[in-house]
Amino acid sequence: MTTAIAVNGAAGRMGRTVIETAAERDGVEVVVGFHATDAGEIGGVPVVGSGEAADALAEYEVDAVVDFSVPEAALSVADACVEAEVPLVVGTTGFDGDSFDALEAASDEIPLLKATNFSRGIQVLLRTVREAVGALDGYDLELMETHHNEKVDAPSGTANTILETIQEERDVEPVYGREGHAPRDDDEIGVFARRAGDVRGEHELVLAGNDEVLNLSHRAEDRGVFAAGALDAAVWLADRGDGWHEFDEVIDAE
Ligand SMILES: NC(=O)C1=CN([C@@H]2O[C@H](COP(=O)(O)OP(=O)(O)OC[C@H]3O[C@@H](n4cnc5c(N)ncnc54)[C@H](OP(=O)(O)O)[C@@H]3O)[C@@H](O)[C@H]2O)C=CC1
Ligand SMILES: O=C(O)C1=N[C@H](C(=O)O)C[C@H](O)C1
Repeated sequence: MTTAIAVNGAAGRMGRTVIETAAERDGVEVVVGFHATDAGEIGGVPVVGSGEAADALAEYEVDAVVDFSVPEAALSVADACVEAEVPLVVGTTGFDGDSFDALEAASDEIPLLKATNFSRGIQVLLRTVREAVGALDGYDLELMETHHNEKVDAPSGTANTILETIQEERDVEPVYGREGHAPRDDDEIGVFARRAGDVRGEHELVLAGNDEVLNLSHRAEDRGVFAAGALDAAVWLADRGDGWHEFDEVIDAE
């Protein structure tokens, strides 16, 4: 059986990568893309304006939407998915509290899966972070991420997810881009975002005691790794019930 996919943000870096990745694998077909304006065709896929999304979801008999865009556009396609009753996979990062709440509300009416990082390595990293922070009580924690020079949100969504994972284990206060003249507090975690070149995505957590240092790091080398994970999530989500889902569930189901 083939899962029919629509891509929101089709003309972007990730949107194009999803279209390329899907074309190379069995079981999925990108049947339509959405962009802020009508973008003609990308990789043989028709790309229509996002205002036409709800109609296009019905016309192309879409089984699931994959979104890599901007928060405003993700919310707009979520409305279209609710209208057309189509599951939605969200990879977009940079949501503020209100826009996140609006996205969460959509999951009352459709199956919705959101992940700040669709690489499998990062999912393992998150589990390892939880274990390491729990085991190394009192170690200083510092979090770094590096991304390409076009990225607009900082810190990255993944860095925020790592931070939230740490905060479930320990009461730490983030200090973003530390500066000034004072030693660090025991309960602070430095968080640093670097933007340079076309770095696909690097994340590192340092856990330092006085006599040892543990570095937990991950580097994505190709955007295809995110696209593959998002497509796996879309295939899985197409058969799920309404509600909020996590990428972990997709991996655990394998
Ligand atoms: N979860 C994960 O694994 C990953 C998440 N991401 C996240 O995905 C998002 C996109 O990243 P990336 O592809 O690099 O960014 P890009 O800027 O390359 O792509 C975003 C695209 O969305 C388009 N867009 C803007 N408004 C709309 C709209 N109303 N409807 C449809 N499309 C619209 C933009 O168009 P225009 O340029 O014309 O404004 C652009 O083409 C970011 O939030 C990023 O952090 C990225 C990689 C992995
Ligand atoms: O914008 C990107 O490129 C990426 N964004 C995601 C994030 O903000 O964490 C995931 C990945 O690191 C690439």
